[in-house]
Amino acid sequence: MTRRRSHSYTGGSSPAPTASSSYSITSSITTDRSFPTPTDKSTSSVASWISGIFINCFTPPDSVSSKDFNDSKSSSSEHNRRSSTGSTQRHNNGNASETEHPRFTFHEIYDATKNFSPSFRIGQGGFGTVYKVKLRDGTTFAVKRAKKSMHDDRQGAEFKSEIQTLAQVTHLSLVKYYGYVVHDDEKILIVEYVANGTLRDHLDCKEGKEVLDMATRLDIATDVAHAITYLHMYTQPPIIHRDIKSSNILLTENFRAKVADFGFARLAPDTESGATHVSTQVKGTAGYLDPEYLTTYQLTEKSDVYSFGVLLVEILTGRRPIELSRGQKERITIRWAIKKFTSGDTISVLDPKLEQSPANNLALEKVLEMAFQCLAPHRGSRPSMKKCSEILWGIRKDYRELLNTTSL
Ligand SMILES: Nc1ncnc2c1ncn2[C@@H]1O[C@H](COP(=O)(O)OP(=O)(O)OP(=O)(O)O)[C@@H](O)[C@H]1O
Repeated sequence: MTRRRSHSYTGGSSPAPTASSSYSITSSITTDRSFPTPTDKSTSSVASWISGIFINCFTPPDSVSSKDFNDSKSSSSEHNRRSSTGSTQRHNNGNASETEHPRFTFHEIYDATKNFSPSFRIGQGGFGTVYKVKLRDGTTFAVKRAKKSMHDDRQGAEFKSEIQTLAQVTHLSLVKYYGYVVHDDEKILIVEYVANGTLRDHLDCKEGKEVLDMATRLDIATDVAHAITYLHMYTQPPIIHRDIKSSNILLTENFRAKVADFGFARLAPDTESGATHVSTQVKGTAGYLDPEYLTTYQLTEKSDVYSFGVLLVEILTGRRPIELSRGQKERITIRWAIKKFTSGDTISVLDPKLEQSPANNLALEKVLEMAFQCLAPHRGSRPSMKKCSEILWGIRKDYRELLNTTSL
């Protein structure tokens, strides 16, 4: 059965400027003025260049699993901050000042999870294990405990990146940061608990989850677009998430989306000083990676736009970006979807869990059209996230109007 709900959506929260951060980019920033100026393609011109995308589309090697990419960032500064064995650093949200009254202590978290008992475990990722923690005052949080790895550098770098990013962002559609604790060799991050699982779980109808109807999928896509727009345009300096994917989108009980996992986030290039990209080693997840970033190591906000395009295709089709169990022609979902779209058979890519109705078909066509713009092989041809948000907003409006008309 498809889950339906009343449409009480009031739009994304107004992006608010945040305090500027003092940390700097460690990788080189270079200028590339020869690159074409980004232009937002009109929807009418999409068909003419879509076949080009198809040809140039990134095909990740089948053997590549998620997050097997190294980053040059060292965790030394994280280690340096740790004073001595047995010491604890506790930080609250926002300014993360050590002098503020600490809200979290290691022992409090240790007690609340009964020594990190599996019964409190809610997830496992590349960074470590996630626990649901209810403190004595009744408040509930998600606690991310970093793996104690032989190669601690990656965890240290991810931990530091996540803290630095989370501490400076506030948006309804981003997971809220509450603080962190470093205790001996433990690194713990405390963030908002988001109760309803990941978008991927819902697309899979995991553990009896109901099918997300098209209206909810459009709301989720719009929430995510707002969150990324905020990161790109309303934080100072701007932030590139670098790991937009369905398992990093958490859903609330009201099916509002929150973007999580800032372990790979980086500061965007300082365009005011003429920089057009940050040069950095590639990080991200196979299937969502911008092919231009993959080949040039040049990172810009448009890499998030590309991943968002992959996410949109995933939301519409229900398929994962790479489906190894399928035949060769259907293995890379965006390739398959683009081919169907260009051959005039768009309807066949709609998630079979959704009914084919005039409103669903319209939404499919329009969102797919935009997704393919996001998936342009060259970043200069991709729309900005702000443009994506605006287009999605319009599609949702048309969808609802059509739904109301056809259900009369
Ligand atoms: N704030 C949260 N609230 C509720 N559940 C969460 C929260 N954060 C993470 N989870 C759960 O824990 C799982 C692992 O999350 P985590 O962010 O650690 O993944 P990750 O390390 O980024 O994984 P990957 O390396 O595959 O990207 C998620 O899939 C989700 O089910």
